[in-house]
Amino acid sequence: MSDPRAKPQRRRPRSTPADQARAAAFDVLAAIREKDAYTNLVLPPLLRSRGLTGRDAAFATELVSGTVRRQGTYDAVIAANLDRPLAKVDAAVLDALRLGTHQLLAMRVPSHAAVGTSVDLVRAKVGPGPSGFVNAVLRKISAHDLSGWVRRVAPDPASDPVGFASVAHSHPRWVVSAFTTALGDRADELDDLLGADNAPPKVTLVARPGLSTVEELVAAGGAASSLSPYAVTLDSGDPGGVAAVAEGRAGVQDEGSQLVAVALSRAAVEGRDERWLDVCAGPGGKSALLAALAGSAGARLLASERQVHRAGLVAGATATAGTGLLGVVAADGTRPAWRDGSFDRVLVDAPCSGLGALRRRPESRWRRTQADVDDLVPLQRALLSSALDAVRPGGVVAYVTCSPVLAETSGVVEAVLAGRDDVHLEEAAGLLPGVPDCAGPLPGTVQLWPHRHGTDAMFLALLRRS
Ligand SMILES: C[S@@+](CC[C@H](N)C(=O)[O-])C[C@H]1O[C@@H](n2cnc3c(N)ncnc32)[C@H](O)[C@@H]1O
Repeated sequence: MSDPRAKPQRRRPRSTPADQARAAAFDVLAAIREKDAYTNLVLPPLLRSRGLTGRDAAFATELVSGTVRRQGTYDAVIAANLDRPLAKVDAAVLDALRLGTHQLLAMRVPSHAAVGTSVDLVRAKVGPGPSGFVNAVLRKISAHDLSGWVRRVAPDPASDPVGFASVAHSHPRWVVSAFTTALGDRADELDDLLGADNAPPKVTLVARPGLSTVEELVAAGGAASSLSPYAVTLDSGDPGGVAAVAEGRAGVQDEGSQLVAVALSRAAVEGRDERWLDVCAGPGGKSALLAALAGSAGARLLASERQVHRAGLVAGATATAGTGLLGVVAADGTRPAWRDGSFDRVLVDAPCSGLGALRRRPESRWRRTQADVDDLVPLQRALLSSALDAVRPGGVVAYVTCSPVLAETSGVVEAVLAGRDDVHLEEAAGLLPGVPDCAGPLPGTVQLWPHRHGTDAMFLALLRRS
């Protein structure tokens, strides 16, 4: 029996699945911030370990991904409602404010629920101290919708178009400037490009030739895509549930990544065409497709990667490749372990800023800096030069980046071409006849775009050694 004289206890409501989803989202944001983690790597195992499935998993996923994507806009909104600089707000409290702001401005969570659950979250995760502060800030933010806040906090688009786009579309200023330059005479597409970066992409599968077919993947619930002959998109569902993916006969791969590999395989090569090389192979998506294409063409691919553990991932990704795979090695592509002129086709999928894949890696935009690009360019040039040495006269090298930033694309290609007289740039766009509007910054090069092609912003230059 309970003691009738005891004070009535205020019973805390039991935590609902939605609260657990919010707690999971908060913990993923902490991992992204503290451990430089990637959402797409941390979130799925965390959801599994907490038993979150279906709608609750989808809610947590949208909370994390949307909050990370929109962080630039939300920070400007939060800053406008503080009595101190944003940098003075405790990082964990700021995460809770960002999550609350996303629920208020971009998800259809009623204001009282978005504010109340954020206060509960911060009380549970940080302590009671900042709960009043979180309550006050979020209640102020609930007074306007997203476009209302953008009008209030973004710079005037007429006097500072880059600043406006940066806040309105949540990209760092330097990225907005670099994308504007990369769009060249199509800079009027900037809003579309930045908008496309903020939309979650469909899952795209690749049917590895000789191992699976588009028809098999369509029968498993996908829809054939029009650009790559091997691409199938999934609207929803777990790709791991598709038998061909589980068996390694198909994989998850952006259509742009498929197209650059396909273009290399289609380039005309006179004479011997038996030895293909992938210089920067980890984690192995393009190697798996190239090995399958090599197998169908009677050639064999050597997949090489500097980092040993990533070479291990390549071995896993190419495990089903069969006769099209010569082997996987761990080697520095700038100090090659092969003789000059050994290969007929070479892919250099260079380490780059990755700013072409912001749809899939939303946190990258907040990590990368102009200094990273400056640091990468010498390595990109060295890898392309070594690849040109590795290919035989008459053979082709595909230089690829998952970035449209000119320093990493045309800048690298021009610099390397300027230093040698045995190489010329070839027409690559013509190798992708079904891909409209893909001309790159140098004649013959290809630049794909999320807003035009629904792919990552992959760049491709095809160079032939004479
Ligand atoms: C853009 S990723 C390649 C992605 C891969 N082609 C795929 O489709 O899965 C670049 C890779 O180059 C590797 N890398 C960096 N420096 C290298 C070097 N000097 N030699 C060879 N690989 C290098 C990185 O470790 C990284 O795995």
